[in-house]
Amino acid sequence: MYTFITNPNARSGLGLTRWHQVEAVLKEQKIPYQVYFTKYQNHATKLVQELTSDLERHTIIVLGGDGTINEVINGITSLDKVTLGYIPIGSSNDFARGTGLPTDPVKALQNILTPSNYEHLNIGVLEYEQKRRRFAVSSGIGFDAGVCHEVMVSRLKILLNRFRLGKLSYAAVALHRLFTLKPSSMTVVLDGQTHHFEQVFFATGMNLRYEGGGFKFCPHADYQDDRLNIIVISKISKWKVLALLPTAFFGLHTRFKGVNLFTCREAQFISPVPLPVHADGEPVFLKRTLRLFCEPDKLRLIGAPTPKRL
Ligand SMILES: Nc1ncnc2c1ncn2[C@@H]1O[C@H](COP(=O)(O)OP(=O)(O)OP(=O)(O)O)[C@@H](O)[C@H]1O
Repeated sequence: MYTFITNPNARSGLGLTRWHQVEAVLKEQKIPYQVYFTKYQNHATKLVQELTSDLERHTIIVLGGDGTINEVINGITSLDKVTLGYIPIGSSNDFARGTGLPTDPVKALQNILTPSNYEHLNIGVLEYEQKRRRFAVSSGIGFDAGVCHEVMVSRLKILLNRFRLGKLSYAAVALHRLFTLKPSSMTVVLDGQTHHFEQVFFATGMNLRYEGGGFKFCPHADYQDDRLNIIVISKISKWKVLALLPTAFFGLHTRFKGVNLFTCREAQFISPVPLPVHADGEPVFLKRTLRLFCEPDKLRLIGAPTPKRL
């Protein structure tokens, strides 16, 4: 039995339209399923907590954006008891892009119903002030998180989503924030080794390669290697950041001075001032200190027919 967690409101209502398409196929093929529609923020987490608290095996299919994926993985009681399928609807699509899953809903559904490949996906953990939150794509502090915070409260994404241009909202907000930002110093501890950086724009731990709607910030991130890939952008002029951002869509930003890349099992970001934090693009308010690492258990993902992991 498939359990669908559907965000009808993903991409300004496209979620519900896509669900009707998916449901028609399920009914036609007489596939047993149940569906839960999310009604408010963090509802997906609550639904999945209730569903998986029996510690039985479940196949959960998410129909929504990266935010819904994040809420769902945060509700899973035991990661190794769940098989996850994904039908992307959102505007960012970094989870689908990073795992190579089909972005077309009908193709994504076919891939789920006739799976040819399962992958074991690392799940990241963000720890702050004795609280924990899981992430599938990335979690970071500074400029990138500030963009997520502002996109969330701005009406721009809703407006642009109507024209299927939701991705542009990140670019527009990023531009605005870039010129109001005051980069500060940061201490980054990676597997016990301390690095000090001046004028940091952001520091991010990535499980997948892309974030922010297609920025390939860590081109070598591998979601099965039990490690996080870290990017720290520091000591670089704002104009250079502006030039660098478009190149990041192709992973070519790594050639710029001031782009620092690492791989580690555990990272700590320590900032002298509170900065915005995000987990999979979902705001986690302002924090000074974060610890990032991977869950010991992996999540079984109904993967792309031809995985794009390496
Ligand atoms: N019925 C609902 N009405 C309004 N918001 C909802 C509803 N259900 C879930 N949400 C919230 O919508 C937010 C965004 O959802 P989701 O990620 O699925 O879509 P998106 O924002 O269009 O895509 P992306 O995150 O890829 O940009 C989540 O934070 C979730 O809490």
